[in-house]
Amino acid sequence: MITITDLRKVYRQGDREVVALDGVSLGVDKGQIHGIIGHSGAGKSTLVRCLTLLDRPTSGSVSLDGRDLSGISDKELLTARRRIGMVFQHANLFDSRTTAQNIAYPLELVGTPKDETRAKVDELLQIVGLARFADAYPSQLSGGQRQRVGIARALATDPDVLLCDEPTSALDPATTDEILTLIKAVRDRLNVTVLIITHEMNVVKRACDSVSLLEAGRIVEHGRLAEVVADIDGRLAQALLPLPGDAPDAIPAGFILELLYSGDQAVEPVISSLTRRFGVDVNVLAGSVEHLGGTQFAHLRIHLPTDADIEAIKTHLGAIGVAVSVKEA
Ligand SMILES: Nc1ncnc2c1ncn2[C@@H]1O[C@H](COP(=O)(O)OP(=O)(O)OP(=O)(O)O)[C@@H](O)[C@H]1O
Repeated sequence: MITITDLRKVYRQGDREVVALDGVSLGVDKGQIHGIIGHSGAGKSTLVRCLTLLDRPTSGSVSLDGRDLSGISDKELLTARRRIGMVFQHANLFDSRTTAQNIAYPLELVGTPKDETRAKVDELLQIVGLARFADAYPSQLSGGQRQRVGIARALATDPDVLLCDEPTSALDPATTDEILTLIKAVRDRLNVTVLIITHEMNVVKRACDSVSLLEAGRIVEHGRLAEVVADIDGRLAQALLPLPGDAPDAIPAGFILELLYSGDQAVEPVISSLTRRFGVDVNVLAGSVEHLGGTQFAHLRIHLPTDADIEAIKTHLGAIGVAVSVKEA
């Protein structure tokens, strides 16, 4: 388990202070995939540097399985770094080394015996599906294959945490899916904790169990995907299940509602229950249905006529597990 407690990082620029991380706290359980999403300048790179111990935080702590990493001596730093495997946006491979030699590199650094290294590299080549490319050089591999090598190299020292910094930002959509599928398979097989730092909501949708929204150095929303989408007016809910544009102009007077619910929460068909119970015509203006963290979610924008008993409808929807937001009346 990785625990980040009240992490602050303040840079000095002349007599000016830049607060890059402003009290970030976060806990990710073993075997979970957690996404940290934020726009440019939110503090993602600073967080990565603090987590990989390349940069010392101004205050706060990072601990792995209860052991505080932020206070350790420079001597212990090398050993501690091995517990966090790093996957970069561009795989950052050595061009003069083959796939197998790139994967072996972190093991060579710590003087692992040759037999042991060979066995570990073979195992990792299998896991990332590159056994046939063991002797290929990076220039002979596709971007997705290079990223697979990067993932295998990050796993070589059996880290507790796999820290992926924008792992798919340089890849096309199909290759992005392949790499995210691989990261999930690696988690399933090795039960490693995964942190994915990204600016792409699609990555969170496809790979993460839970998510934090980082903004101006602070985590402003966080939780398991099912929890964050339950907050219908939250930014993550709107970004994970986006509805197209605003409601069209030419709709009759009445109410515009947004509804958000999961297959588990909505115990009876939502739209037909409104028509049946309240005798109202429901006009669906927009909708989005997604699988998030293994559960199906629907986000709908609907129109109801002026004479609809809106308070009774809201109470009913709440009772059957649907989050409601009245957008216009
Ligand atoms: N070495 C530094 N000295 C001064 N300010 C810095 C330094 N590094 C980062 N910052 C500032 O800290 C804030 C967060 O930057 P950071 O690079 O962590 O954001 P980011 O989310 O990674 O952005 P991007 O996605 O564009 O890389 C920004 O205001 C940035 O200007």
